[in-house]
Amino acid sequence: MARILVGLSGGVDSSVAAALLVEQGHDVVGAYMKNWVNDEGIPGECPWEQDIQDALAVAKTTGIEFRVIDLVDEYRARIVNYLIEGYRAGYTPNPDVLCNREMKFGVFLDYALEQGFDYVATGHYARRMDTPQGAFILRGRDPNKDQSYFLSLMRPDQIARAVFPLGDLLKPEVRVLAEKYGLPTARKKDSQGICFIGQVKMSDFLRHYLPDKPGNIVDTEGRTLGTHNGLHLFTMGQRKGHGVASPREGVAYVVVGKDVRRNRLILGYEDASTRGLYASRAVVGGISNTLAPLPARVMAQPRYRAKAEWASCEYLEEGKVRLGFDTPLRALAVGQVCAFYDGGKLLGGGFFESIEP
Ligand SMILES: Nc1ncnc2c1ncn2[C@@H]1O[C@H](COP(=O)(O)OP(=O)(O)OP(=O)(O)O)[C@@H](O)[C@H]1O
Repeated sequence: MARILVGLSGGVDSSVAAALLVEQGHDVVGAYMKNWVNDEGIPGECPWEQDIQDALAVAKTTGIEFRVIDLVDEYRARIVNYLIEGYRAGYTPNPDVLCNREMKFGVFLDYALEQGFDYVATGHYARRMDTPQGAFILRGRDPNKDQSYFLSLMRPDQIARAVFPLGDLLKPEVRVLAEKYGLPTARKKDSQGICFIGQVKMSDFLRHYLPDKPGNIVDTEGRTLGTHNGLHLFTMGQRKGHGVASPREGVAYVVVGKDVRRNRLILGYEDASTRGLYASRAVVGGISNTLAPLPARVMAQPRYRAKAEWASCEYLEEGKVRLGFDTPLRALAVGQVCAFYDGGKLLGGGFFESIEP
């Protein structure tokens, strides 16, 4: 039996995680992290009050103590600022990945350890495996739900304190368990997108913090096609929303680059030969969490909903590698997290620092 603090988000996954730990006989306390409150009047709703009510109801049903932990200031400092500054600088931040290292297994874990807990549990679909070399993370058994990508920046000391009760389950099985335990969240819809933004649209959130910064839209030859309201409102590979019709029938215009210096959004054809759209090489830095150096051949996953692809991997310095992809990858973005795998085993992750054709 261990003392476990389970992160109760008010969603079905963490509810079932808590119920399973109770059934396994652990000493369990549930806690909701209050990360962000929409007190600045950004359009849209933030469902945190409802989420706390739901988390409390789950704690009651499972018979565990429930706490609300106010981490609004830490979240603002560690996640919201990173998000805003990232977009301001013209790269693509990953708040959901950082949230796990900095919040759930950062300040929340620190709180748990101070309070005498042995572990922090979450409803992530991932597995922890202990070996004589240390603990590491495996992909969750459900290939549709596997969330190990989001855990790829975690350090070994954090992984050693993490419990993922849902790792061996499929999502439909989790729903069945939620009904079986009579959890009030059994039929609650899955949450979408960024952990804290909730119902607030990312574009409204960014517009609130970053003023519009109009600039030109150009093609890969530098010819002006139109204007945009800010590079931060676009993502690499984006097809819609830039307002420029493709002159070639059946071949879309997509975002293939951001020229931050000149504040220009670059569009090109959705075509393998378009400069900037596909990358064969990339530098990934800020890798601090692997138990061992990455191997010379590694599988690299550049986004949550992407396949891991084979790449050669050469160290440039401690924590920084150059990748050479066997097959060029579409729409990579500086700032995005690249997770490294050996089959189902997560080896770590880092940030794309530069991307080359
Ligand atoms: N505000 C929060 N307070 C406490 N724990 C949280 C909070 N947000 C997320 N977590 C924990 O992190 C896990 C993964 O978070 P994510 O936002 O990806 O949720 P999810 O996959 O929608 O799961 P859930 O159905 O539990 O909300 C959750 O299962 C939960 O254990």
